[in-house]
Amino acid sequence: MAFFRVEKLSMWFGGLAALDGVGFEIPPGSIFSLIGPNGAGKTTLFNCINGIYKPASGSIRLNGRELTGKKPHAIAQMGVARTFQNIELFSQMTLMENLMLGRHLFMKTGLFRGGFMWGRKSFAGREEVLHRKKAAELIELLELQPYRGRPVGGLPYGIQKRVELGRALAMEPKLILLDEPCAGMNAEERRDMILRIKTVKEALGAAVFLIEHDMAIVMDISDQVLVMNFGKPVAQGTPGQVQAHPEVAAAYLGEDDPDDCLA
Ligand SMILES: Nc1ncnc2c1ncn2[C@@H]1O[C@H](COP(=O)(O)OP(=O)(O)OP(=O)(O)O)[C@@H](O)[C@H]1O
Repeated sequence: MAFFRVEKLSMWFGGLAALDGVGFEIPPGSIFSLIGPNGAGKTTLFNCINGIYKPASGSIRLNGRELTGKKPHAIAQMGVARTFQNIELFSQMTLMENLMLGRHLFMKTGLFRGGFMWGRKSFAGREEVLHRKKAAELIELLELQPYRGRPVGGLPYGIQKRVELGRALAMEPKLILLDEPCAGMNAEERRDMILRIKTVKEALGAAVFLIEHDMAIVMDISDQVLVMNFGKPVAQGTPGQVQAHPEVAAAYLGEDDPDDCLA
């Protein structure tokens, strides 16, 4: 059974096929990148995977379990987390509180309330202590200790993106969807984010599915790359294979020489 398999996925907006028979597999614990020009269908594919859109046809399976037709919350509980292009954090809340929001999928009692209302020795209190411990482990893994008690709204952009990654990881995903995690970052922040993405794979064993426009990043960190154009897969393979694919440069950047475009 494949870890993650998409088969014959199609999605229409009026007469436009945003996804047209898309199929691929992501191996467990790998970094899999999706590239393609504007309008290729990348975001639509992510939206179908995490249940924001319901595809017209096709299937999306994680460890054999069908995701299509399920609500985003149910899909998150099944092990698929996501970060967005724009930062979607609660800016007035601290780093720890934002990570605890990621843990709420696992909580039997209400968020925060249990521990405050019934004391740390109650079931709810013990549960909160456990979740705080898990969140603290992530803070350490992502080297966010200096920012732990600070409202995230005042933190530098690169750190906020790291917090967002942490909140998605707090859901203990098997697969994490990262939508342009390096967008708007300076060179140092990009290097840092690449390091963190590698950590997700190596330390946590989660598979990473990445949309990224920066080819240097894609070629550096990906185990496999899928190229899409006009809602269809154009090529798939290792970074080297994709770079050498005759159709890729023309389809992706409208140029003839792949070496010029994807180096
Ligand atoms: N909600 C929508 N309603 C109508 N058309 C849409 C909608 N969302 C996307 N589309 C269209 O579907 C196609 C695929 O769009 P999508 O946003 O998935 O592409 P993309 O590869 O993510 O592009 P970008 O790199 O610009 O984010 C485009 O032609 C787009 O205009």
